[in-house]
Amino acid sequence: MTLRQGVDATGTEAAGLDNVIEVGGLRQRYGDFEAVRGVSFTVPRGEIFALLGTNGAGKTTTMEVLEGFTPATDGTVRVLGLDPIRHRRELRLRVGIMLQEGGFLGDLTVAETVDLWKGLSEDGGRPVTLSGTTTLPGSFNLMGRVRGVDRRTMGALELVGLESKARTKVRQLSGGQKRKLDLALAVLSAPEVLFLDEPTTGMDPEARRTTWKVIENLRAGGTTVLLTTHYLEEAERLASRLAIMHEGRIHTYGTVEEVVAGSGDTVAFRLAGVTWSFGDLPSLDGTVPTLTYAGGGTEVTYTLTGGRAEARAHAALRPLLKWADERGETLERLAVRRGTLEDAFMRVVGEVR
Ligand SMILES: Nc1ncnc2c1ncn2[C@@H]1O[C@H](COP(=O)(O)OP(=O)(O)OP(=O)(O)O)[C@@H](O)[C@H]1O
Repeated sequence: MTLRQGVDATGTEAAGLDNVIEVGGLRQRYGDFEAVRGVSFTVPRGEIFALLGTNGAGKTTTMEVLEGFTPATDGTVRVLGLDPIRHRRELRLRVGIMLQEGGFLGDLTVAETVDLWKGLSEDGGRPVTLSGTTTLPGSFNLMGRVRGVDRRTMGALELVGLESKARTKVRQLSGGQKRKLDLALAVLSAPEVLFLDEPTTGMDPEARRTTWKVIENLRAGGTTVLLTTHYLEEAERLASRLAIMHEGRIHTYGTVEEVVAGSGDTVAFRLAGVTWSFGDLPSLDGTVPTLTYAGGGTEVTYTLTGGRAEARAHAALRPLLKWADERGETLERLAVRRGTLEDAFMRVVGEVR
C-alpha cells in the first residue's frame, strides 16, 4: 500500500491491533513555521517502525512530541494509550529514549554514567535528560552512587559491546562509542517502547550490525520500536513498516515491499550502433525507454511501474526478446534491476520538488 500526500496513514491493516504508538493529524509549529503538517501513523505492539525522510522533514519533531518533551500544536498522540505530557511520569518507567545527540558529563566514566542514569530514572517523576539540559534532582548524591560497577550496569554495557570501556571517561569515547552508551541508557530499564533517533550515526559497520542485533532482540522480546534513520539499509533490515517524510508530511507509507513496489523495476541493455530512436524500440507495458548514446552504442533503459511488482519484469522480457530476435539484434548486457528503497526515496523527493 502506497499512500499519497494528505492521506491518513493509519491504515486499515492496523485496525483492531494493539497499537502502542498512535499519531493522528499531528501538527507542530515553531513560531510561524509549521515543522509537522498533519502526520498520522500507528505502530502495533512488537513492531519496528522507521521514519525516513529528508533533512528537516520533521522526524525528530514527531519523536519529541511522542517522547513528551514538547506538547503537540494540534492532533492526537498516544503512547501505550497514554498522553505523553499528562502521563509523563508513568511513561518514563515504560519508555526508553535515545536522542539524536546524547549529551554526557565528560568527567564521569562510562559505568558512572549508567549508574547516574539508573539513579535518575528511579528518582521522582520529573523529566530528566542527559542531552543538552541535564537536570540533577537536588537530593541526588552523585559521589555516593558511582563508585562500583554493579551487574545491571555491566549487563547494559555488555549488551552494546562497551564493557571494556566501563572505567573510561566519557569524554575519551569516540563518537560511535558514545552512541553505544546512549543505547545502553535507553534500554537499561527493559522498556516496552523504544524511541531511537538515528541510533547508528557514527558507528562503524560492525558496531552498526551489533546494534541492529540488539534492536532485533528487543523486538523479539516484545519491545515496540520507533526509529529514525538516514541509512536506508538499516530501515530495510529492521523495520516491518516505514514512512517517508518530506517537509512535514508523510508521502509514502507501508511495508518495505509495498514502498519499494511503487518505485518500479528497470530493464536495461545496449544495442550496437547509435542510430536507434524511440520509434524503433517496442513499448513495454505502455512505457517508452530512455536512450543514451556512448562508445558507438545505444544504452536503453525502461522503468516499469505497471502490473504486479512480482511479475512485471517477466512480462516485459518476452516481447523484448521477440523484438530482438526478429531483427537479429543482441540485447547486450541485458539486466533487470528491482526498484530499491533509495529509488522510492528519490521518487518522493523528486515528485514533490
Ligand atoms: N526548536 C525549534 N525551533 C524552530 N524550528 C525548529 C526547532 N526544532 C526544529 N525546527 C525546524 O523544524 C524542522 C524539522 O526539524 P526536525 O529536527 O524535526 O527534522 P528531521 O526530519 O529530524 O531532520 P534531520 O534528518 O536533519 O535530523 C526543521 O526545519 C527545523 O529547522
